[in-house]
Amino acid sequence: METLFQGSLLDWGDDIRPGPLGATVHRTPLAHGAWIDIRPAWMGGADALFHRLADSVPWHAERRQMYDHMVDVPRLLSFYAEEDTLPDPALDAAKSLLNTHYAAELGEPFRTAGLCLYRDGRDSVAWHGDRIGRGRTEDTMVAIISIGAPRSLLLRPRGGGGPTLRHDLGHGDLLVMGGSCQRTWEHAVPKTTRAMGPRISIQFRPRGVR
Ligand SMILES: O=C(O)CCC(=O)C(=O)O
Ligand SMILES: [Fe+2]
Repeated sequence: METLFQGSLLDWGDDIRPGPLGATVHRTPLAHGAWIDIRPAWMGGADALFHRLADSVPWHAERRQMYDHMVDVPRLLSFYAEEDTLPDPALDAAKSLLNTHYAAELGEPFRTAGLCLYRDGRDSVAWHGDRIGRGRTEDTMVAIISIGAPRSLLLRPRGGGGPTLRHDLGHGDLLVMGGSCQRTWEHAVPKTTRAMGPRISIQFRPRGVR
């Protein structure tokens, strides 16, 4: 697939791997028992990883039922179930570091990887919580690596009653939504009219969570 991502000038290494976590992870508690962790520029070699994934992942478009008609999902998708081989060893390394860092708190490993390709500013994800599986009734975590063009991830309390929070996710950043975030908050990546290159989002989730 043709992608026109202009890589950063500072990230010319081909050494594609995540950095350490530990004290580099910054936690922000949200209301209702939710929190988010941010680790800026976690994925080293993010330019090279972007190009590898853009070229090698079997991206596909989906259509979903919306009330009584079918609509195009406004992004390309590829899902790696727990038994699937991930499309790049850097993702195995990322999953393994996340599993070490969050093991005690999460109580089970991250197992699946959902990949999304936002081709430009018209691609988006609407307000939702990842509420299939454990996230509907219990605390869980969803860990997201963002590479490519920076996009905003918005968060708001479910059912209203609070300000919308905005996190600008940059090239290589890690964001983890935890605690009650999937059931007490919603998240979205809104469309933007700004000229915007492509972005890839990699989401690691525990078994059954979607
Ligand atoms: O693009 C992102 O980072 C968020 C994607 C998302 O929320 C989802 O796939 O459930
Ligand atoms: Fe989500």
